Amino acid sequence: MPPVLQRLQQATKMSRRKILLLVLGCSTLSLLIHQGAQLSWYPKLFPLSCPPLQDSPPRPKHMTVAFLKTHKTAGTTVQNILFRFAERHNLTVALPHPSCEHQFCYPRNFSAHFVHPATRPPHVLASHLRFDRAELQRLMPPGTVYVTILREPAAMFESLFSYYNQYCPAFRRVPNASLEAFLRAPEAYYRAGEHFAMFAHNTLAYDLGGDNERSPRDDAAYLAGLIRQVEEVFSLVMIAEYFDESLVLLRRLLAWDLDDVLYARLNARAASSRLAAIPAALARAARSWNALDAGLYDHFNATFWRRVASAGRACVEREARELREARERLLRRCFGDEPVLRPAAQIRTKQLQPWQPSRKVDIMGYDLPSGRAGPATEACLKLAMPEVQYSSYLLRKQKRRGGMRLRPEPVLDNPPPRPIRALRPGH
Ligand SMILES: Nc1ncnc2c1ncn2[C@@H]1O[C@H](COP(=O)(O)OS(=O)(=O)O)[C@@H](OP(=O)(O)O)[C@H]1O
Repeated sequence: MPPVLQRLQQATKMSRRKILLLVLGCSTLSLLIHQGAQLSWYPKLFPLSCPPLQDSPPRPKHMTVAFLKTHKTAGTTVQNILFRFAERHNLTVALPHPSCEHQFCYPRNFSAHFVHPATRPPHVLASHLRFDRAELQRLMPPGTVYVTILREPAAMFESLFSYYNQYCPAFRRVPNASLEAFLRAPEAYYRAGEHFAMFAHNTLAYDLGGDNERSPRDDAAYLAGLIRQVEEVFSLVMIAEYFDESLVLLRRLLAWDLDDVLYARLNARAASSRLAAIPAALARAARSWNALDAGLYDHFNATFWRRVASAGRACVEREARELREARERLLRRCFGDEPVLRPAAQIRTKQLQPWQPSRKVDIMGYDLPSGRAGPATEACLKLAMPEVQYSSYLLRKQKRRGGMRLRPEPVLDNPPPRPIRALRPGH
């Protein structure tokens, strides 16, 4: 071939390679830009560590979920995940009628009548209630996935004792609000059937619709029957102590993305309002007094780990680690480089101030950095919004939607906080 033609052929090859490289570069850039947009608030976590089960085609996200929010088990954090998912996917959330407050008239047995008509038919339900299978099935669409969460009974009881100390007569009777004194002789303070007695005895069993006065020591068949009923209805029983692993199982069950279950820890007591550690003797006494709850927890803790094993322990742990990392990134973006939980008195954004059960117990929350506004702030606000404010906000929003009013519901009823000016001396 003449040298001129050879050079021409080489030049054509070169430019083909350049074009190919250019196309490759452009596609990578566009992918990165797309990912960058996704990363703005809910980081997309690719690749997911756990491959889908073999032979199972990709499933669409499951949209109908009933979460039984048991007491003092990290339920508010799960509820917040579900509320945000529902908002992002334009789903209807069942909410209590205002006469029931923000719970479905707990401690009464759940009735579909407690649900505000503007929030029916719902896709998602996540507010406190006492479980009643028939009534929930009357309300929720067929195919609804039922999930709940349990917590180790001694830790849960310590939390209940502190949180409901001023509400539950059995706790109010105890001198010096001493958990130890109560557990030394619970019968001396407890009266079955009185107002809010369920917070002082087998609260998990009560929330699940069971009889909290039964003892597995006298009646082992009762516990076995209750476990069977729970297993018949609930597709997943999460465990508060393994919260991230629980969320991995939840998102796999519902075919959700891992970023659908990012969260901020809600409703936590300040270190000054809790026991740093529960002494072993106290834990034994708490489990013995709440033997039905202890039986439920032990059973479902074991089944939880069997579920983890069948999903692949290593892959669940890897996903849980990815979740923790993404969560830390999100918290830093929302609440500053050092996102700290702070007592309500130090939270200036009204919508983020958690309800305080008494002056003796500090419930912590997050606050937005000063002077923020816009859609990103709204996402952060929802991430840390306590149950009472979020429930009222969603009810207002859904009532307006029912009335076909199109103006979006303002999320902030007070403007974002301004930077605190240095106080003048004497103020
Ligand atoms: N992510 C996560 N992991 C583990 N534990 C968590 C989590 N989020 C909340 N919590 C703890 O759950 C307790 C509050 O539970 P609830 O929100 O269910 O309480 S309530 O019944 O709605 O009042 C409360 O426990 P105590 O602090 O011991 O009271 C919270 O600290």
